[in-house]
Amino acid sequence: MEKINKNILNQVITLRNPVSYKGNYGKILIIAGSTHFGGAAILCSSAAVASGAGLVTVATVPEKFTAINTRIPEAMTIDYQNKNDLLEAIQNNTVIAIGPGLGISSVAKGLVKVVLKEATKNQTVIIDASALTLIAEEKIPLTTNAKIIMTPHQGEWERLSTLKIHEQNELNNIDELHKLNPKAALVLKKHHSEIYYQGKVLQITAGNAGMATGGMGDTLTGIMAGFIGQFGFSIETISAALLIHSYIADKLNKKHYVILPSLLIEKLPKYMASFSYENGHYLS
Ligand SMILES: NC(=O)C1=CN([C@@H]2O[C@H](COP(=O)(O)OP(=O)(O)OC[C@H]3O[C@@H](n4cnc5c(N)ncnc54)[C@H](O)[C@@H]3O)[C@@H](O)[C@H]2O)[C@@H](O)CC1
Ligand SMILES: Nc1ncnc2c1ncn2[C@@H]1O[C@H](COP(=O)(O)OP(=O)(O)O)[C@@H](O)[C@H]1O
Ligand SMILES: [Mg+2]
Repeated sequence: MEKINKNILNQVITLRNPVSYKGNYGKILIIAGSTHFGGAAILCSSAAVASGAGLVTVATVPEKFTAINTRIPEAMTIDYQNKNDLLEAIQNNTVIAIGPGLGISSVAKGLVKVVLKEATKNQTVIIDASALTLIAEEKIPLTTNAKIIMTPHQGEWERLSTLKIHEQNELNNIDELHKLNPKAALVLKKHHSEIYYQGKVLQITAGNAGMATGGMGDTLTGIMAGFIGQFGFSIETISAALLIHSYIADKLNKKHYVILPSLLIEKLPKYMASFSYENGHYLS
């Protein structure tokens, strides 16, 4: 299993072209949150904004609009139960992240199905948390025209793959991913998370137990969306998003026993600047 080197951050995080605007840095739709899980939508969308996404729209329940608008004034909000607004947002965004805090209601199930059906080949769908649980438990076929990134923790991967945690080794994971969707990328979250994509298996060696706190995965999903929106879909971009999350957490862990996801999010622009200056180039 190949280790992901810190150089990937210099490689992927380029300087911004001076002649550019928000439209160059990705339009992200985050379908997240429900009555009891508003925080997941806030963390995921603030991570997308802080990692540089050009425009972020959060599709959620209207009761969470005020909280989201107050915490993240950069993001827009729509009601995911308004079919016209949702379909328009699916069409207008380049990256769609679905699942953090969504819950497993019949409304949530309908949202997962609509996204898989409507997303097109030029879009990326990031599937996390409740959306993964729904796909597993409701046996929703993982078929879509879009590129797919799944980000399960080991419990979610157990539901999806039917592999018990002790059976989740490299060969079994490759086999099960192939059965689910051979074109999808799998980010298996754990201590030293792994990426499976088109026969390649990569692993980070960063990350610490201070990250074992609610909302840390929702944060990764937002970073993943922000990175794919700006730097394009590739295994390198996926690797850089996964690594920067744990890299910042390791820096913070020197002085913080537990890493608050909102603190990690606050640090993203500063660390991204340092890697982009080391890179010194911008994408033309
Ligand atoms: N502030 C918020 O609004 C939060 C909302 N959350 C949302 O809550 C919903 C349920 O997600 P949860 O993940 O909490 O619950 P789940 O029930 O989906 O997963 C937890 C289960 O997986 C098992 N497991 C095995 N390996 C694991 C690993 N490496 N990491 C985590 N669990 C592992 C646990 O033992 C447990 O049985 C999701 O929609 C999620 O996004 C959580 O992210 C927590 C914070
Ligand atoms: N002990 C640990 N070592 C390294 N990384 C960890 C550890 N515990 C948690 N993490 C990381 O924190 C994140 C937790 O994700 P997840 O369980 O989905 O959180 P949530 O759903 O609460 O947001 C993952 O990226 C995981 O790799
Ligand atoms: Mg999670």
